[in-house]
Amino acid sequence: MNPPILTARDVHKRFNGGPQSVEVLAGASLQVEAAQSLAITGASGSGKSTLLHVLGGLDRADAGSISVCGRDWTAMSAAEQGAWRNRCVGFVYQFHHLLPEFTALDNVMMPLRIRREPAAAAQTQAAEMLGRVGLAARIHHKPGELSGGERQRVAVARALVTRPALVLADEPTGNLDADAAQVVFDLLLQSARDHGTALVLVTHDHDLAARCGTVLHLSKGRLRPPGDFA
Ligand SMILES: Nc1ncnc2c1ncn2[C@@H]1O[C@H](COP(=O)(O)OP(=O)(O)OP(=O)(O)O)[C@@H](O)[C@H]1O
Repeated sequence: MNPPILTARDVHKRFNGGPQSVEVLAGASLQVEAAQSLAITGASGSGKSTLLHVLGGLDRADAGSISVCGRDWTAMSAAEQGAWRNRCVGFVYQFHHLLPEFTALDNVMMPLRIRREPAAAAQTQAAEMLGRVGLAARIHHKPGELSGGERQRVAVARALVTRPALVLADEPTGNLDADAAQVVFDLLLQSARDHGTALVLVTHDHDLAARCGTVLHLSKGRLRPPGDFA
């Protein structure tokens, strides 16, 4: 059995900011091992993005425990969380969140530079990763000069370039056509297979979800196997 990379137990999260208090997560639990791919499905507004943010330490749970690579987010200071995220976690966002004024190469180098890797080494690794996602001929293009599918592949390269133990992907193919979605999805699954990356991805697409090793459905704040309406 592979070691667990991500363990979440009985996670609760409520938003009190708006006109009504919303309990989004009400005892969500999951475990993902190295090389395992987990798809999370759920209706719009069911809390999928909230769950990914909490799992990645971008937002705090109100209760429950979440450990990534053996460390619990709640036991870390904000600075330690930032360093741990950079070391262990890669994010792919629904709308790529690339920096528009930087080239594809600069965007992919960014997490390596945050790790204080020398510029030349970071550049080599970023260029290699962009080659792997099929963008060797586009490394000096800025996001505005790339297609939607190409931008999302840059975002995947940026998430994978540090070889993170865990990749969290929020609708990584949500704004792509079917062919581009397959390419991006294949890249993520291949990384899980080849490098032992634990992959958690949110998708509305049940065909894509079915290609993951495990599928869980988020409903009423909890994660259940699909079709389990308990
Ligand atoms: N900062 C916030 N303050 C108050 N309520 C919030 C906040 N963020 C999210 N919510 C509410 O929490 C619920 C879950 O939102 P979330 O974005 O996690 O859902 P989702 O399943 O990812 O939705 P979608 O599939 O539409 O992207 C929604 O009802 C939303 O209105």
